[in-house]
Amino acid sequence: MLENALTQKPLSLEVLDLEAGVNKYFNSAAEFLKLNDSSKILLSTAEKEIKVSFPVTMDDGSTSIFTGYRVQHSSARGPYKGGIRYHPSVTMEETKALASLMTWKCSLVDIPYGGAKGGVICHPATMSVCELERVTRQYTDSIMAFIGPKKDIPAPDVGTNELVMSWFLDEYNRQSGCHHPAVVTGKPISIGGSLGRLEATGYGVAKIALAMLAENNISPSHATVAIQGFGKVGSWTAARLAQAGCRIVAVSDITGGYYKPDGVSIEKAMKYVNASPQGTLSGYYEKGLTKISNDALLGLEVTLLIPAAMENQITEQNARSVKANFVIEAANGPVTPAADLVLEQKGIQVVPDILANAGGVVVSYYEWTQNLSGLSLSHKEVINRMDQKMLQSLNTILKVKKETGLSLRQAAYVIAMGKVADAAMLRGWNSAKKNADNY
Ligand SMILES: NC(=O)c1ccc[n+]([C@@H]2O[C@H](COP(=O)([O-])OP(=O)(O)OC[C@H]3O[C@@H](n4cnc5c(N)ncnc54)[C@H](O)[C@@H]3O)[C@@H](O)[C@H]2O)c1
Repeated sequence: MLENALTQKPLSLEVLDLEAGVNKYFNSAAEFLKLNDSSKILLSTAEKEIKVSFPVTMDDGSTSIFTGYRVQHSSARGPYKGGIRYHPSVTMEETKALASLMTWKCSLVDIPYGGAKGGVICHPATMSVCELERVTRQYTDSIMAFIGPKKDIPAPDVGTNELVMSWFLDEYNRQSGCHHPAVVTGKPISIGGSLGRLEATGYGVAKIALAMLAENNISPSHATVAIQGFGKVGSWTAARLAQAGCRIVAVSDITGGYYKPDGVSIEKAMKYVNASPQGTLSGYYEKGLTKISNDALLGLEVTLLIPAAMENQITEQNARSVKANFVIEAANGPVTPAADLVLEQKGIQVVPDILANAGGVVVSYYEWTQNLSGLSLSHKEVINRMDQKMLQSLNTILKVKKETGLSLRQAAYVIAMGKVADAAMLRGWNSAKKNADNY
């Protein structure tokens, strides 16, 4: 099952600049915080940009050269933390943008990490499991000097999973000659993973979505939901929302959308995906279900629209047809800045990625602390603690939004960047303090 999830076909992505989007949000929060130019440069520049190339022997005996990246954006608040992506569209620019999102995310939810991101340009769908293992081991060797349990701690992202983390851990331990379970998170439970990590990101997305419903006096039983992406994040988001009584009218993956007005059975759909050779919904059927396009899913009249696939999915063009009350960004950067404006003008509230999908890194933090302390938490403790952190962070954002009139995203960036600016100043990296003292 782990192997199947690695071999899904990748997206053909619209070419849109995630880095430009993240910079735009950064600049607007920097202006609000009245950061001076040197602080802006300090906070927006990655501390390290690592590019590696390494040879891998393929199953047919040939040798392929792969390119990988690790960007370490900020260590002002703690060791670098961020996932590893295996996808043909991985670039240095995308990795930089995703690394800075990790810095703001960890700061927003108040966990003592900085931000990083890594990736390898590869096409998991066309590779065997043995080839993926060799790529992972070679990539680990190539960035070995830059990572470590108190230095930089990777985790899974698109195209990687628990199995990839196991190989990463094993290779790191072999090369270092010591057992260091805290060097990666998102590991299988049997080798030091945390209970609850698998479902954490999706559960966190669902917790925030349910809190937004409560904030707006909408009962879950009156809420309809459409979810784009049915991988690690989308499927667990769907499972928790369905359990809370919401009606999931549509889900989708790379094979298209699956629409059922009286509610898709998430339990059946998850079982189907787990058993399918490609790890997709292709061929999934239940009575009353029809196939729709991914674009049609984004335009459904629903209470909650949850993009949980990849970046740049809601663009200026298709944002005009979004009819949801709320968009909850489960993926990183799924709404372009131009689309964000369109949604705002339409009165649609967008919960930003740096809050909505932070449950994963919060539970990664619990996994790391368990590895370092040797103590373990129960599933219930992990999920309760994560829920509490997510709600505290949402409440802080709502408070700042109310006080300032900023959007949820702007408020989230202001809070997150303010804390990183303070840490950098206290460490003597920059004498220029931000001027908006309350944030
Ligand atoms: N895994 C985590 O813990 C985590 C944490 C925070 C953020 N994220 C972000 O969440 C997003 C999803 O990550 P994941 O870990 O679930 O990845 P995944 O590889 O497990 O799943 C991705 C899903 O999206 C689907 N998909 C791809 N292209 C699509 C398209 N055009 N239309 C509809 N569906 C499409 C795939 O078929 C798959 O179902 C990414 O943006 C990732 O960076 C993940």
